[in-house]
Amino acid sequence: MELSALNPTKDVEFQDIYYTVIQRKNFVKVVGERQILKGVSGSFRNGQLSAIMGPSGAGKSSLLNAISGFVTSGVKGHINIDRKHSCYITQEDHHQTLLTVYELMNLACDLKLKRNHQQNKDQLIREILESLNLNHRRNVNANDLSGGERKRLSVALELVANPKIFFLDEPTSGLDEVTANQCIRLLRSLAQRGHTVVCTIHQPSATVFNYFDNVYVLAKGRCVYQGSPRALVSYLSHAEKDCPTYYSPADYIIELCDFEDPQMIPALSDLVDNGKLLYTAPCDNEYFKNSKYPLVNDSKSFRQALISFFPETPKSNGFASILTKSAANGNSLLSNSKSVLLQQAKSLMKRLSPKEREGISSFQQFTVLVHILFLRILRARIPIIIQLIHHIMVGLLFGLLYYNKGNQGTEFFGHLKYCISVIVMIAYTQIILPVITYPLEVKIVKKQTFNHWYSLSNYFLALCISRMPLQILYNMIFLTISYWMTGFPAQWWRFAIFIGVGIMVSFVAEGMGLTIGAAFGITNGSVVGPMSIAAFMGLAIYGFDFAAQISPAMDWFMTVSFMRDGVVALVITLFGYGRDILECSDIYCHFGDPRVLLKFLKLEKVTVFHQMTYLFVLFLFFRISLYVSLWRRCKT
Ligand SMILES: Nc1ncnc2c1ncn2[C@@H]1O[C@H](COP(=O)(O)OP(=O)(O)OP(=O)(O)O)[C@@H](O)[C@H]1O
Repeated sequence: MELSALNPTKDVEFQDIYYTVIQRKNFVKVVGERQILKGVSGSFRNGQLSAIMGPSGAGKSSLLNAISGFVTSGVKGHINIDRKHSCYITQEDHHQTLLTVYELMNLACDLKLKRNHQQNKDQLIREILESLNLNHRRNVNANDLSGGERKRLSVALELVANPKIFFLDEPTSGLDEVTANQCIRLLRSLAQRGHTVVCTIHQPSATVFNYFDNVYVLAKGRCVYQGSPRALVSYLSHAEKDCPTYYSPADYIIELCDFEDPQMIPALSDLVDNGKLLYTAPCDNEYFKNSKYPLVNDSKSFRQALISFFPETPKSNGFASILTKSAANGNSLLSNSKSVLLQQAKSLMKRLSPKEREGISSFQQFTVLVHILFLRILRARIPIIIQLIHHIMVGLLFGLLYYNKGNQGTEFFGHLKYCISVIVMIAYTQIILPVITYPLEVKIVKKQTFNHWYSLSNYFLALCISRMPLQILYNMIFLTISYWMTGFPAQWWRFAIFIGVGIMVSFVAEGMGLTIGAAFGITNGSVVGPMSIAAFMGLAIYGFDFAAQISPAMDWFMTVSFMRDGVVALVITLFGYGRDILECSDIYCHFGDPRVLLKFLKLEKVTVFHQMTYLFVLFLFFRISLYVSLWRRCKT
């Protein structure tokens, strides 16, 4: 541990990385390709805080995504990295909603630590939270944290598994200068514990710039500098672009790349061989032992940076207080504080040795996920109440609209409209909700599966199971109210099939909504969702008045509409299976005999079993589509 911190070795190496994206016109027509990264190389070492910086649009996030493996499609080149022991912290700090800091940490421990090491869990959580000065916020909902606290929580959650490498995309974006400084100091302390920390940053302030051990400057997809921040001034002189006195070299090189002549970027890129060379200052020589071309002799001291950690005073003793004490002791105690720090790091690392961090079993992962997903559903009190009221109100409305018409021979169209309305209500509710709410969740899933919290298949199963209980309950309430108020036969077996059909339709619709939410964002999804409902709805009501003339091919085609299958299943449930003749309050009721109605709709030979089979096939189809959509979002 000490050795790795003092003599950094390369943890991340990449060579000749190209990243190409396909350009489309009007989102459809392919009009060409755009090269975002142009054959860049480089390396990042353990024990160091490295920054990828450059002007906006230079390709910083693209490089971070490519080397971390967060994005794979369109990436070419050689990347050498221990993926299993790395983590990626995205720019947006999305955390599972409705959970407190402590619950999220608990979840991370449950998913990442073996069961027999769980007794240390509380102590570990406390130590990590204290070291990041978050312990006093442990009972706060993660969504109520400030921007800086959220960043620290993201780091804390990943620290549970103690990954060797941290990748962070723009960790300071949206933070004020003081909080940004704290954040970078925190990352620096992480690096000093032996981690490799690589982050992107747009244009660091002079203070922040000096906290980095290594900077990698990108411009238009090329590397224009790689090495110690202290060597940058000399490097610029070497390039015959002297940095003006009192000017931050970080700002200067970015301005050079942004405004100067078109030859500037290729010239600088050649000087650093597009990332294959590393520039260091003499004071960095020990640190950059393996550098190929130490060119510079800028001996500006950077001791201050090495001993200052985040300034907030932690609330209690432990790892954090030792960090703070070390920081407070100043330069004279630099080596001493480092060794105390490393001792503490060692003990934390020991607690988190790889053996202890080996993944929990698949089944345990699944149960933890079901528990947490279900807990989150239950925590969403207001949505629960709104949905409950919605189902009761619509049940009552349908009950009133079709009050006691269930046994009226004159109400043929009323019966059909009732069945269609029930299916539309279930389908619409179950599709639209996930289309709007699920895309955000997909981002969290992508981050967490990438960071080895759980496998996608376990998450997928847990997702499907956890949403079922409330869904069944809501539909039962709605269907029960409307069935009994409408006055359909008081036969429990018929009522049970009616409920079963409604719930099955609801599962299919939810699968479709989740698939749309996972495959498209909120914007596209909110167009695709209603459009799909309209198509399925069209097929659901097509041809009831001329069923006898519908061709067998069309009959088959209509089965792809789960709404049609649902409507047909409800009609058969309500009017088939030897239902008695309906009451007739008129001189003649053509559809008084339910068999006439079934014959008119060409349903005499169709059974609920047939329709449920179609629904089941569609259920599987949408669940597989959901899995594939999630897989595509998470793996590419
Ligand atoms: N999937 C993509 N499709 C099309 N263009 C893309 C894609 N990904 C990145 N780009 C483009 O590549 C360029 C570099 O993007 P990237 O996000 O890596 O830049 P950046 O340096 O991180 O910028 P910023 O500091 O503004 O976040 C941008 O012009 C961006 O529009």
